Amino acid sequence: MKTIRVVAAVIADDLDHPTKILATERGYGEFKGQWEFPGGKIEKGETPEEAIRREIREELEVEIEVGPLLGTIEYDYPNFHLSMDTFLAKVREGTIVLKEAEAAKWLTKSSLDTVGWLPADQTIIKKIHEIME
Ligand SMILES: Nc1nc2c([nH]c(=O)n2[C@H]2C[C@H](O)[C@@H](COP(=O)(O)OP(=O)(O)OP(=O)(O)O)O2)c(=O)[nH]1
Repeated sequence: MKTIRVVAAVIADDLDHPTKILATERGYGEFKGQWEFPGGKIEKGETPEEAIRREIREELEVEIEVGPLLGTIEYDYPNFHLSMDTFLAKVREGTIVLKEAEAAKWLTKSSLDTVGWLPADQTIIKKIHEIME
C-alpha cells in the first residue's frame, strides 16, 4: 500500500497553556464534511516544518510559530497508509482567512469531541485532551 506523508497543525491560543484549538471542516473530496487539522502533503525537498508553514499560509493566510511535535499518526485507510506529523502551533502573524475549509471552530478541552473528526485523527485527540487546560 502506498504511504502518504502529511503534516498537520493543531493551532492553539497558547503553546504552553492551550485552552482552545482550531478544527477545520473539509470542503471537498472524499472526506467532505469531516473535521481535521489544517495541513497537507509534504512536497519533495521540504522538511515537515517547512511543509506545515506553507500549508497554513496557503489554507489560512497566516504565519505560524511551530511548537512541539505532538505525535506522528500512522493510520491505514482502505486505499493508502497515512503517516501524519502533528505539530502544536500558534498564529504569529495575520488573521485567519478560510481559503479551503468549509468552516472552522475553536474547540475547548470539553468540546473536543463535538465535531466529526477524520478517522485517523481520533488517535491524537486523546493526547490533545491531556495537554489542554
Ligand atoms: N490536513 C489533514 N489531512 C488529514 C487529517 N487527517 C487525515 O486523515 N488526513 C488525510 C486526508 C488526506 O487524505 C490527507 C491530506 O491530504 P490533503 O488532500 O489535505 O493534502 P494537500 O493539501 O497536499 O492536497 P492536494 O493538493 O493533494 O489536494 O491526509 C488531518 O487532520 N489534517
